[in-house]
Amino acid sequence: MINSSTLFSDAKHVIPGGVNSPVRSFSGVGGTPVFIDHALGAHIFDSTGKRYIDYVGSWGPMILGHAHPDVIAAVKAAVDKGLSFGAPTEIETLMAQRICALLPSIDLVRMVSSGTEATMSAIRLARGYTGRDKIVKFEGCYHGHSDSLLVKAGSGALTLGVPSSPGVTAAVAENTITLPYNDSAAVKALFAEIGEQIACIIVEPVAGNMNCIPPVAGFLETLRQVCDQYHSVLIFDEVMTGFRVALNGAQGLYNITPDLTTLGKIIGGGVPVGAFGGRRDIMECLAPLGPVYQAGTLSGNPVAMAAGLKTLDLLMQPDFYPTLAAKAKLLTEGLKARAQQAGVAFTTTQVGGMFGLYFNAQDNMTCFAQVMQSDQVLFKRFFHAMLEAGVYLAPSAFEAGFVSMAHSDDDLAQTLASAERVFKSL
Ligand SMILES: Cc1ncc(COP(=O)(O)O)c(C=O)c1O
Ligand SMILES: N[C@H](C=O)CCC(=O)O
Repeated sequence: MINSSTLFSDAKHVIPGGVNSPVRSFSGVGGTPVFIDHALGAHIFDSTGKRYIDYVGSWGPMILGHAHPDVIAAVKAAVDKGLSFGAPTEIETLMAQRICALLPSIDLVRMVSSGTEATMSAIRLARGYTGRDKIVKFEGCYHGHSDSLLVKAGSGALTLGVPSSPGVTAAVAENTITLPYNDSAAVKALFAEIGEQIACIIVEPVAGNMNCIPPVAGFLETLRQVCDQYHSVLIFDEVMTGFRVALNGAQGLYNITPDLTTLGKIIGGGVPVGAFGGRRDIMECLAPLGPVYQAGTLSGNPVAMAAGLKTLDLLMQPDFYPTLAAKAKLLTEGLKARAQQAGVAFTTTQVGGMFGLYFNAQDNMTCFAQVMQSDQVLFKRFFHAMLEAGVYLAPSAFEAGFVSMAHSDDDLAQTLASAERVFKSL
């Protein structure tokens, strides 16, 4: 049995920072990342066999819980037929049909291999379609790590204190305009000034990469209205929220129709995947129909399609989303009540199966500036004490948490009992 410290030290000799994605490194909380050996249902197990109740869920995809037997069986059946063909397969059409049926804003959809590819391609498409260069994103939103989107970004970029990364040229960054999230007045003012130059707005319709910030009433409506008025493309980045906050995504939950949608995470069931899709006239600008180029050796990979399609089958069961949301609500309200009893300034947010935790006296979290005022030192102490107690939360104050359908009443009760002790000890 090799412990995480030894595994981390070995990893650091051959992998930058010992990890293949920065937020895993525990830089945001200090200490040694937990190395995972295997997972089942709501639980992950480290290399020494210690069990944790998992609220990261591989950063969102594991909505059914880990190693769901039906998903594993679908993957095994796909693997038996071969891993990749670089030629069309029927299951890609089945996946596209399913996505189009569940998200009516999508007429045509293209599969890719990550959320980063999905957003990067959607931006290129919006620029090609409109013939304009400028794009608008929001402070603290993260859309993957392509150059034009790594400006005032959230997630690991924020955790490491480099929201605008070196290596992104000034020329690229210049065309990315960043506004405060949930600030409709700022959006209207910008469009009144230069709306005709703006190719698109890209937004996380629930921001999940600066912790978890729901949209305030009217914000998404304003985005739709200015895009209509100035013929800009409205892109909902639903890589995280798609099939997470509701069966028809944040667009269904808030009843706003975007022009393009990006997806990832859940539609791969834990296997690398991404997708972007939307209005037919825009999507028809893509190669081979149109001039905007986009491609991928492993795009539409049959193993990813099998895992994703089976996951989508299972989350279409009646009462799936109300049950998932009830679990997340029980958790967040329970945490809040226990913090209050212990006299700790703490609040939570929750939309469907995703949630946010803040050591902050304000009760209504709506923007990046508020998130930054939260007590990060207290968060780190809470994180480590919960980890010690066998509860695995996101190792950063700037990431949303996720519950899965596999989280049982017992898991939630154990989590709250641990939190009660930890809040009292802070
Ligand atoms: C909203 C959002 N968009 C895009 C991405 C990028 O996806 P990926 O990590 O699969 O490249 C992520 C997560 O990383 C995300 O949360
Ligand atoms: N917040 C990111 C995705 O949603 C976390 C995943 C990563 O960057 O490793």
